Amino acid sequence: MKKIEKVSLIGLGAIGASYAAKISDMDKDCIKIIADKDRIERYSRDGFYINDKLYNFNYIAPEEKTAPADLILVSVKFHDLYETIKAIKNHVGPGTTIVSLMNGISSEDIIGSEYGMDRMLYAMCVAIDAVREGNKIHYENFGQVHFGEKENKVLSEKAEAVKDLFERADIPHVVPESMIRTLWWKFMVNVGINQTSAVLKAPYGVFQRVKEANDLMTSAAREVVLISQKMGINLNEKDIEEFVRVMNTLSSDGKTSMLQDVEAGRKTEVEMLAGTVCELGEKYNVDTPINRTLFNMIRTIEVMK
Ligand SMILES: NC(=O)C1=CN([C@@H]2O[C@H](COP(=O)(O)OP(=O)(O)OC[C@H]3O[C@@H](n4cnc5c(N)ncnc54)[C@H](OP(=O)(O)O)[C@@H]3O)[C@@H](O)[C@H]2O)C=CC1
Ligand SMILES: CC(C)(CO)C(=O)C(=O)O
Repeated sequence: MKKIEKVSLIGLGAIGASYAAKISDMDKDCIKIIADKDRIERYSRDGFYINDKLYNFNYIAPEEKTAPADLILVSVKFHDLYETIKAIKNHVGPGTTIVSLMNGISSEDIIGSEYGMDRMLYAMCVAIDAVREGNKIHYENFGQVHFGEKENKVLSEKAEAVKDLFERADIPHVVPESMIRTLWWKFMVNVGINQTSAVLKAPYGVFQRVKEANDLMTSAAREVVLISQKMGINLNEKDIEEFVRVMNTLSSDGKTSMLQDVEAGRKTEVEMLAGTVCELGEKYNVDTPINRTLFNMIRTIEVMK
């Protein structure tokens, strides 16, 4: 196994900064952040405060030539993914593995179609309640990253190297048997909580206390369960129960990434969530009225800002 010594990360937001801080705490020079000139200027001037600790990361512009990274972590929002794919080009070499920490079921295939699926591992982060306000990121629960190949009965060399890095950096992690099922489970979670929290402007505590909010959240998620059954991924009621259990562990003041986007007047990931559910619903003949309504409401909120 080749040890991961050079990590490049793009997307220094709630998730990216939380993961970058862990790797930097292990070894500041192990990680470089890819960002354009304007971002580098802002980041270098203001620094990052992650759980109140100041971080000044090593920054590198996309056009700068550099030795290829052993691992690239991608943690941008979905609508920034295509631009990001171009920006990581100078960091990709023959031995580079790429891991997307993004939500959704398609970022791996999108990145892999440019750089080759053989260098991709699948991943998702769960149970982290990171909130970002400008250059300040705060979380109570770091949660874990689930990662691996599509199937992980045997640990591949790539997965083993990433596991070793996560161990050294004290990043809690799980390698599940099927990453495709795991990605779908997380997709179901985000379809359920991100969108309803954005419409209701509700932190996690509301879903923990108010039955009607919880019902709305799970009914949006059930449309994903139905589609998954038509596609042979077969999520079920137990997956909904696990979703509710995880939500109950999060800080009651914590907010989903989509609610944070709405509050900051930013574009949301609604196309990647409800948009995908409605498209797949049409393809597999599953009615998706709740996601259609959420899509229309969230698009309206975006336009009203
Ligand atoms: N927040 C959460 O709790 C969780 C989020 N996720 C998922 O993780 C992904 C990231 O979410 P989150 O961290 O909340 O998002 P944020 O909006 O907090 O962070 C995204 C970051 O990407 C940066 N960025 C965008 N475009 C570029 C670019 N071209 N070059 C360099 N940097 C760029 C932005 O920079 P700038 O701010 O300078 O514009 C921003 O800091 C999403 O898919 C989300 O769904 C998954 C689990 C939990
Ligand atoms: C599951 C949840 C809601 C928090 O980890 C998330 O993925 C997000 O905020 O995007």
